[in-house]
Amino acid sequence: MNSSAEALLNRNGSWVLAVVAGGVVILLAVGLYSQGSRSKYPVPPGPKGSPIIGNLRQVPAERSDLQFAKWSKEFSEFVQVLDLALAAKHVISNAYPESDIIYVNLLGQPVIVLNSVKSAVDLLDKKGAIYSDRPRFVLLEAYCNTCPSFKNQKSLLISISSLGFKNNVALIRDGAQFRKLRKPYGSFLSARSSLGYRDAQLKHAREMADEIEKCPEKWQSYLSRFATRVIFSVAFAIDVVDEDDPYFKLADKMGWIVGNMGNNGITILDIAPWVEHIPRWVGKFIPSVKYVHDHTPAIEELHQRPFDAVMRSFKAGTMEPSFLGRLIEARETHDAGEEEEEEEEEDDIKSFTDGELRGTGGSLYSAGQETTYSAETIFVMAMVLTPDVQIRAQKEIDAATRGIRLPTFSDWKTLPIVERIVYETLRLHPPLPNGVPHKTLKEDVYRDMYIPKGSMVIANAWAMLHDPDIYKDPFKFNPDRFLPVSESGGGEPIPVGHFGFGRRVCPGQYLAFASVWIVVATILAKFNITPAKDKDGEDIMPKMEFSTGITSHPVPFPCNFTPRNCL
Ligand code: HEM
Repeated sequence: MNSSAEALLNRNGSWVLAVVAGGVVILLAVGLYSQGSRSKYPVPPGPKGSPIIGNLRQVPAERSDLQFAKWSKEFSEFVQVLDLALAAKHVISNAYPESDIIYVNLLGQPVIVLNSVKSAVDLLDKKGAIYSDRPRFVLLEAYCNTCPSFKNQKSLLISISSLGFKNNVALIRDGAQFRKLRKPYGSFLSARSSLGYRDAQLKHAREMADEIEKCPEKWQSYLSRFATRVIFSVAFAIDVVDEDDPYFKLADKMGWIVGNMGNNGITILDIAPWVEHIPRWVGKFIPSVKYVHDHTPAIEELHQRPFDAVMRSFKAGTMEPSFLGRLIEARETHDAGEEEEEEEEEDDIKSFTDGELRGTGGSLYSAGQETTYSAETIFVMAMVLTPDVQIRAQKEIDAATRGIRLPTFSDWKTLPIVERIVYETLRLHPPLPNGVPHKTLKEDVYRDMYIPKGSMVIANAWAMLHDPDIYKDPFKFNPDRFLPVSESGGGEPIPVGHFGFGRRVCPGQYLAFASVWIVVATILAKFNITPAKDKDGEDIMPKMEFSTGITSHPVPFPCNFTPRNCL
């Protein structure tokens, strides 16, 4: 077994224990495995797997998106076609010399990986009724299952409570509860509503720039703080002040926890959820189980604290407007004379429990902080690697601001290069390379390929945004690729996929894009970003290496932020 597959299972080689202990699950796995062959259509092509564990050993624990993209170039849809009539059709049309859709089997769990925008749009966007479920993220849910009572439990992780990630909108299964919890985001985070948060974004971008000026070596920490401050002000109207602020400490901790948990949705706990019921003494040998135990208290606190604070300010009559504040107010007060549509939404909110409020509020932070921070650091890395782009963008910014002020959102139209830099940042490395997995509620057939019911469906944004047939030199940071050919650009499409698809598409995308925009504009106006030097005076260039977690970040790299002027 290769080491990465081992790591995928549980990070230190105790996978055998887990597999052996799961006799019942093996039967279940075989049942699931056979689902793929029940149709006259074949499942999409993919690597040949082993009995029972399927392709578990072949899917790497680190950056599975890269392997999925590679497989999509290696397997053709024709190879898997067993039905003669279908085979003839494929030979005649020769339509699919390589397959943008890949099938892998993880311990009986069918996994469909969509590596092209077309397949993702056809399935996730156009067939949302089938493709909007989520797999159970046992590892993430498990965070909220335990802590205070953990020591008293006979089994390791039992009795799922209603705290934290349990009501997390990004993780919840499709159905009435999902629709109830997701609904308030529609109005609160729409393109139009997101314009209302720009004052806060501008203020926090300026604070971030001042902090970097004072202590440039801590630039990563300040970028992370910016993302935290924006979410805390929008979600809870809480002003997070400095590094001694307990919210920062909690936020940092959660970032670390979520960023280091391994392949999203396919850790041992996710693919073999029965592990959550094993005896304690076995569990301590399984790192993902131990991980849950060690980190649950921080996750719970991060959901509980802001909720308590907003509730307190509501009761004291001092509450400032925020997402959670709006929900609490709607639940606790009896209004008359609202518009009909508003009234319907408010009626839904009246039935929210405390746990649901904590979950919907906390979802903004857990989904929005790390992703925004990741995009910011990818931008910085790109600037170190492409000084020519940096200089050109600075010239444009200086022309718009006459070099005497920092940019504001009202400069957006006159700074198209900043917008292109944001797009190219999200294309170069989407913060969620594999998105967040969806799941099928029913079986389906797509382009003569069978998609089993209950399949985990991964939209591989990384593959979509690095397809060399669409993006020339995909590893090169080139914002001009989106300019029309008539303006000496590459005429390439604006990237799609980094915010996901269908009914689960990121509701925070407008807020997020504007956050990254103001960070890019402010930093380029105020600083030159250059490579750090080694002891011989040579440039230390970042290596374009990225972490694996729910969100993916550049591996930390040093660089210099030098103020350009006295702005
Ligand atoms: C650059 C920053 C961001 C990126 C790249 C990003 C990307 C994504 C992606 C890929 C998904 C999964 C979509 C799918 O399942 O198809 C998602 C879901 C989500 N995002 Fe974002 N996101 C970002 C920022 C934000 C922000 C700032 C917020 C909120 C303030 C947010 C809130 C959410 C929520 C609540 C979900 C779950 C939606 C659902 O499952 O229905 N995101 N995001």
